[in-house]
Amino acid sequence: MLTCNNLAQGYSARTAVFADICLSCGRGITVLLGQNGAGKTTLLRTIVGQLKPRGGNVMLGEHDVYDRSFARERSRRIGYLPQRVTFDPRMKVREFVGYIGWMRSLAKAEVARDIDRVLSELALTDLAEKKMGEVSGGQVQRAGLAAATIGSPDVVVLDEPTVGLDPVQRVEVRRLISAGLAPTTILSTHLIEDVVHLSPRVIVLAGGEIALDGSVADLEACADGSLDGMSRAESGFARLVSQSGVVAS
Ligand SMILES: Nc1ncnc2c1ncn2[C@@H]1O[C@H](COP(=O)(O)OP(=O)(O)OP(=O)(O)O)[C@@H](O)[C@H]1O
Repeated sequence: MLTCNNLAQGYSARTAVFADICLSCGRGITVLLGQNGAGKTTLLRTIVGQLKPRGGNVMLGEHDVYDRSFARERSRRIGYLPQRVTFDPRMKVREFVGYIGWMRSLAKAEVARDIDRVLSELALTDLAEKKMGEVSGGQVQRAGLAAATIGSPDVVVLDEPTVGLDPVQRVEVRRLISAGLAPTTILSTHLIEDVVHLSPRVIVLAGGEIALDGSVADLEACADGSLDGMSRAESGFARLVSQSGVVAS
């Protein structure tokens, strides 16, 4: 179980991105929605241990994610796909996945044991010897997912994993996420398709607060009609849906 307790975060002393987020994520897929600038990336980076919270804490089970003595275990147990995967284009796909695994504190022997499994699960076996600079955007994204899941972490955190992909690649990445990359998956998106097809728990971040924590049906109930129709009446609930920042893709 990953839990955020009274989490506060901001980039400058005067402004807060959020001030009191309480959230628990257990097994399954949680999708984080919110307009541009709502704080999704900030929250995800705080969860994975990249941005020390200004207040409150993030717990993975019994452990504070920012406890220095937990740092190694944290990076093994939480996999992260950032919004933009950065890589050395000369690196081969297999080297990239192994390198990130090593960065995530996996021993070389563990990387060696698990790398063929993740490459196969992410349909990268045939591309393993290709250079990162020579594969498509969707394949880079799959390599990023492989790097986030090598070593079988308890939690994977994916920042807009379907962005920039063509429709076929989006379906494929969604299929991989649905199949269960890790016991707990937390991801952000702007795409209705992702929300509808992954059928996750939905959290809407707006105004620095959790404006909705519920199911896709709850989100739909906030709209005047179905999400596919995207009809939005001028009601408080409809405003909530617009705050979610979801768009048809
Ligand atoms: N490195 C940074 N330094 C200063 N301010 C930042 C930084 N990163 C984000 N912000 C600000 O924090 C707020 C939240 O940004 P964040 O990127 O978390 O939002 P988001 O919901 O992920 O947006 P998007 O949907 O566009 O990716 C925004 O006002 C943004 O300008």
